[in-house]
Amino acid sequence: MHSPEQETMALQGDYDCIVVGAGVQGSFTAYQLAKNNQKTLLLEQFLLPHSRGSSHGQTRIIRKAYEQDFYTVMMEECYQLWAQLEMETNTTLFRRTGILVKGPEDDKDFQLFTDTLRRNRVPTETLTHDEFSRRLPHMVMMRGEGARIDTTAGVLYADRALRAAQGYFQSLGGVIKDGVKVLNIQPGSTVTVTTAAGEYRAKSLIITAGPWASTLLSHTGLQLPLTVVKINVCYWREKVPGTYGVDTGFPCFLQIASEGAEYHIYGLPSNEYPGLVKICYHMGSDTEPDRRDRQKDQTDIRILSRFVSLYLPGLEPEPALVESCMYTVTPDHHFVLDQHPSHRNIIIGVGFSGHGFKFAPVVGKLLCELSLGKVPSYDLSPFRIQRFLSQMKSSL
Ligand SMILES: Cc1cc2nc3c(=O)[nH]c(=O)nc-3n(C[C@H](O)[C@H](O)[C@H](O)COP(=O)(O)OP(=O)(O)OC[C@H]3O[C@@H](n4cnc5c(N)ncnc54)[C@H](O)[C@@H]3O)c2cc1C
Ligand SMILES: O=C(O)[C@@H]1CCCCN1
Repeated sequence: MHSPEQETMALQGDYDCIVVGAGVQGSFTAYQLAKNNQKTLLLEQFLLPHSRGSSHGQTRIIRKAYEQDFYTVMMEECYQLWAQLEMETNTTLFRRTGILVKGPEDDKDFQLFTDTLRRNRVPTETLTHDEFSRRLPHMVMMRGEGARIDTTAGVLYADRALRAAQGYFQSLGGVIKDGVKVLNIQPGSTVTVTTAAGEYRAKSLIITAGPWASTLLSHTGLQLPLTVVKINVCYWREKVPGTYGVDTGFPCFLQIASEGAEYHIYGLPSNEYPGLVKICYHMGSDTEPDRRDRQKDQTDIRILSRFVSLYLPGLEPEPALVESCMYTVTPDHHFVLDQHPSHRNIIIGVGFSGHGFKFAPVVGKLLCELSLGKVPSYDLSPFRIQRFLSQMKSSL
């Protein structure tokens, strides 16, 4: 066994790229780098797998239904890359269920969703009130509401996906060191990161540190407007088991603008815990990543209880189980995918604002392209750091 000093000596300058943070974004970035023959080190502060960040849990939604075209456009390739990883690792990562997008027909957000679906020719079904009652007899469609199903959507098996991406990365020669927290970053033409286990050096560094991003970026002199919020992940018991089950064809859903709710409410069919349906509020209360358990605010749970009793009469209106997770939110809820403004070999992938999981394969590809100095495959203007700087200037 090497002492930390010997390990430092052995590893200095040894990597093409170091990725900090083995959540879904860092894991897919490392996987893409290894595919591009980059000698890559993936550092994670906790022992893997862990449930302290944003990527844990069994399920996430994947969908093309979005308010902005630029997300819907990226999804085409995301689906392909998810399928590719399924083949490479012989693992099922996706189950198609469709997603019901429902809300007041005249609501601005609801219209943005339906317009994006139409413009991008996403396969959809529109349900009238009668069709809705026949198809989804255990859910309520209010007068004045519209209902579209994005039939491409479904569930991603999240924990499994992280294992698959990390495992494939290692099979390509990538190195993962877990239980190794990055304590400092020294920018330069070779970037040095300091950990309790020694220093590691590489030609480029990619920061995918989720809720801890602000702490890490402070070592590079950069401050981004990121807010960390705790999400109560609520599971609701079916009065009759299977009523909202994945096997009975109940879709994921996104409820836009329900009464008393400022943000969307979303749900997934019962699947990972039989008899329990996951329904969450798309916002929570501010927290600090290492102290989220102190955040006990339950405003979101009250909003959800009311929603469940009004719209899903087949569920008990108190959560049967509450887990927790965090969002790292930007002011406009769009991601940050960019080079560091002062250190071009430091690449930043943060601020996924509670909707980044489905994009991880393309995010990984883009962060890899940025670190290799390649032209990114998509227009990154919605994701540039510059958008915050101009906001700050205009408010002066
Ligand atoms: C309740 C909930 C539901 C969601 N639902 C959906 C959904 O349905 N569909 C969807 O697409 N997205 C969804 N999301 C969003 C998605 O899960 C996140 O966008 C995504 O997981 C963010 O991944 P990440 O890799 O950026 O962050 P994380 O998973 O938090 O990874 C960051 C990693 O960096 C590590 N790290 C931090 N600092 C250091 C350090 N100094 N040294 C070493 N390691 C460090 C952390 O320990 C962590 O493992 C949801 C999120 C939540 C919380
Ligand atoms: O990204 C998603 O699909 C989920 C549901 C909608 C709100 C954000 N999180």
